[in-house]
Amino acid sequence: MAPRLADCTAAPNPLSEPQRRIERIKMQTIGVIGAGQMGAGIAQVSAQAGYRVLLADVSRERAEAGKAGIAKALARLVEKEKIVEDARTATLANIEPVDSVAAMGDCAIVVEAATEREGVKRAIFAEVAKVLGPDAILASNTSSIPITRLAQAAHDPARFMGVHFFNPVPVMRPIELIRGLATSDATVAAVEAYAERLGKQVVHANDAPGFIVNRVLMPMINEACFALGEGVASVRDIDLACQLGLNHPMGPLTLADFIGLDTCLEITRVLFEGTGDPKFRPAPVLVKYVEAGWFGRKTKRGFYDYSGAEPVPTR
Ligand SMILES: NC(=O)c1ccc[n+]([C@@H]2O[C@H](COP(=O)([O-])OP(=O)(O)OC[C@H]3O[C@@H](n4cnc5c(N)ncnc54)[C@H](O)[C@@H]3O)[C@@H](O)[C@H]2O)c1
Repeated sequence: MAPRLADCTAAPNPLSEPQRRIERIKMQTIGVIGAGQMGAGIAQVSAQAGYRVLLADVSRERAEAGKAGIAKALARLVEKEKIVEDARTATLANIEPVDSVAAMGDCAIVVEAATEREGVKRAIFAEVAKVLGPDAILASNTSSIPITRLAQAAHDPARFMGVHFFNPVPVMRPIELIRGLATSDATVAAVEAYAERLGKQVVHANDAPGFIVNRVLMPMINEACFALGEGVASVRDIDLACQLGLNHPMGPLTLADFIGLDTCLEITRVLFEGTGDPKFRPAPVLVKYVEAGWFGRKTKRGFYDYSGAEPVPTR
């Protein structure tokens, strides 16, 4: 028998606080800060999962450019018959570029995916803290900055954690969840529910420099940079040898260009400073390329030149 209205209103809420938070997040809006390669990917998969997404960057124009990139990526998926046109339209309709984080007052979760610099992230957290609601969660996509330390700049350390997506976000399945010392169980449960709704495979990592994947990956990329700088081999030969010899989908220098050399350098510095272990010291070649503004694919030049139809090794 269907319950009467009076029964429904009088019944105590059977959901626990973490469950209530999960239920609210199922319905609500996600904020994404940073519309670069990661932020755009996070916005795309969130919108594809049915969330309304507010997308912010340093300006409305940058946020719009992020959405334009998502539109192109979705058009390619339609061409390849991976999604239908209606899904593309619905996904794009879910994404709203905004002028600034000040628009994120209604968000259940805000994912920060801005440049990998602690000062940048801290300034963003201070801004977004002014508008976040009492239940809102702030999650950082940082590749390496300690979560407990970042939490000190957040609106509430209990409602702050690391949510580390992989590049390209729509393709890569894992997601590392990192809790800080003060992160609450309810926050972890809610972010897990969000990640699972995106179809991601959750892994949990402790708050140690580089977490899991970058702790293992960055020393390999950094070593490839040392090998290049010491004249062991050319860009092409280092990549080809590692790709074929290690049975990886691409060589370490190609991967570094794809991730962004600026991001690789920041992560390596965090590993070096966080552990104090000289094995993580950044390779001079990596430092020089970043100083030159050669960040890889995103600047059309890194270990390869991307200005033509095919990438060309630069040394
Ligand atoms: N590239 C990767 O493979 C990868 C993988 C996992 C995690 N990450 C992490 O994701 C984050 C973003 O990396 P990315 O590769 O997308 O970098 P990116 O350079 O492509 O994008 C960064 C974006 O942040 C924006 N930004 C800078 N300052 C801002 C501010 N104050 N407010 C709002 N937006 C701001 C920039 O304009 C840019 O659009 C970093 O923390 C990085 O470590 C990167």
